[in-house]
Amino acid sequence: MLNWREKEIDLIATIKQNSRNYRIDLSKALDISIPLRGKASNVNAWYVDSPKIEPHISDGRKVKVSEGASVNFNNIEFNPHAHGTHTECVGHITKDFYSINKHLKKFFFLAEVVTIAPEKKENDFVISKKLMEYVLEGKNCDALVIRTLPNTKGKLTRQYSHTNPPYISEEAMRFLVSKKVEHLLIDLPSVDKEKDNGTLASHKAFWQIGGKIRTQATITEFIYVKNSIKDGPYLLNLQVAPFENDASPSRPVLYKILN
Ligand SMILES: N[C@@H](CC(=O)c1ccccc1NC=O)C(=O)O
Repeated sequence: MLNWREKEIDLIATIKQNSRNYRIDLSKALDISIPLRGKASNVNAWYVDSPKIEPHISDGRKVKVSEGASVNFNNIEFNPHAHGTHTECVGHITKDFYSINKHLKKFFFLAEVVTIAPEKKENDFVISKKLMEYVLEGKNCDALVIRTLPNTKGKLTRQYSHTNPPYISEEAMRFLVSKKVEHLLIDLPSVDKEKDNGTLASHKAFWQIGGKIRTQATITEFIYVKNSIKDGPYLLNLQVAPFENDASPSRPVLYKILN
């Protein structure tokens, strides 16, 4: 229930791309990031400890208002690849350094939200080219947001290490590149198999390693798209915290396209 001061006010904008108009309501942001908490229940992968958010200790005392300090002043220790929603660039897998903060320079994209049930292939669950072709039939988008099934709140706290999560096949990735998808967002820890001896076939295919490297392309992992967000076209606002690193925590936000 909203009180009289909190009356919802629409904020309608029209976006024009290639002579097409898209209407969105900027007051209705759909956040698809996972909050990062300094707790053991925080989502986790890649065999690291949980993230820490703890008061800085100065002269043996916690810098915390409830402990007599004038401010709260926490140190934060986390790993962007392991602990939540993050966006990475090709620098994740290259000898050369590429910074996500330097290579993600536009922040709005036409996106498609799709839902996929990865298919069983031997002991793995895989997003195949066939599944990818099916969900992208007749669609064109700069950014693709993949929600995998089953989709439960467990994705906010899962401990993924040694669980062999689903991943995307190399052929499916090549298909995305042929469709000119530049920004891929997914609700899993990786687009590759957890234990692949460093092959990273899908990461390499997406950034076109060995060919003309797609330095502008990004992969966002560990999103969470709740079920109330329906499949379809959206405007995506994708931004990262300005770390000069291959990857950084990010907060993707969707706006439903109204027309
Ligand atoms: N699958 C790789 C490991 C890997 O992908 C990885 C390892 C640590 C942190 C992030 C990783 N991949 C993220 O997409 C391997 O088995 O060597």
